[in-house]
Amino acid sequence: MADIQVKIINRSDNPLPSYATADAAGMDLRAHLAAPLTLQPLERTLVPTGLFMELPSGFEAQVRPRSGLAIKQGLTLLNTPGTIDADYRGEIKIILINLSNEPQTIQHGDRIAQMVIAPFVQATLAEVLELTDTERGTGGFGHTGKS
Ligand SMILES: O=c1ccn([C@H]2C[C@H](O)[C@@H](COP(=O)(O)OP(=O)(O)OP(=O)(O)O)O2)c(=O)[nH]1
Ligand SMILES: [Mg+2]
Repeated sequence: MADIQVKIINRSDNPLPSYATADAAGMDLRAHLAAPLTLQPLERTLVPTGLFMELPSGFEAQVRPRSGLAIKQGLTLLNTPGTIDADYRGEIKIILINLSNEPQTIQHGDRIAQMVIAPFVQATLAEVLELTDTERGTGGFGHTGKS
């Protein structure tokens, strides 16, 4: 795909997001903070990243938690995967929540989430009175059992 156009606030202090390893699926996003931010247990907040993007039509960005933060600090994204629309021109922000039972602090520049770029289709819907039969039918929510 073509390069994605991005704008970054305070570029000298805020590196371009990047993939941490050769085949990483997501590029890490950093907190863009004037001061450290402490989240109390179960507190949620909107964390700025300083990043603005212009995704090509037909692509979305998904913002997802980082597993290290989740297991070590109980920090995750409340709306994971967050959806960044191709027509969004605002700042990408991360809805962080502290699911641990202690206060958790993040600093400016901490990598707080990762962003996966993915293609999608916009479907059209055709309304009908009956759907076709299948072996599963209306069974769901564990109806095939555990093992
Ligand atoms: O974690 C997120 C989720 C969304 N957004 C931005 C980009 C996205 O394109 C826009 C709207 O997101 P979404 O559609 O999930 O929110 P909504 O509650 O449906 O708001 P809207 O009515 O603006 O679509 O907000 C973020 O910056 N971070
Ligand atoms: Mg929406």
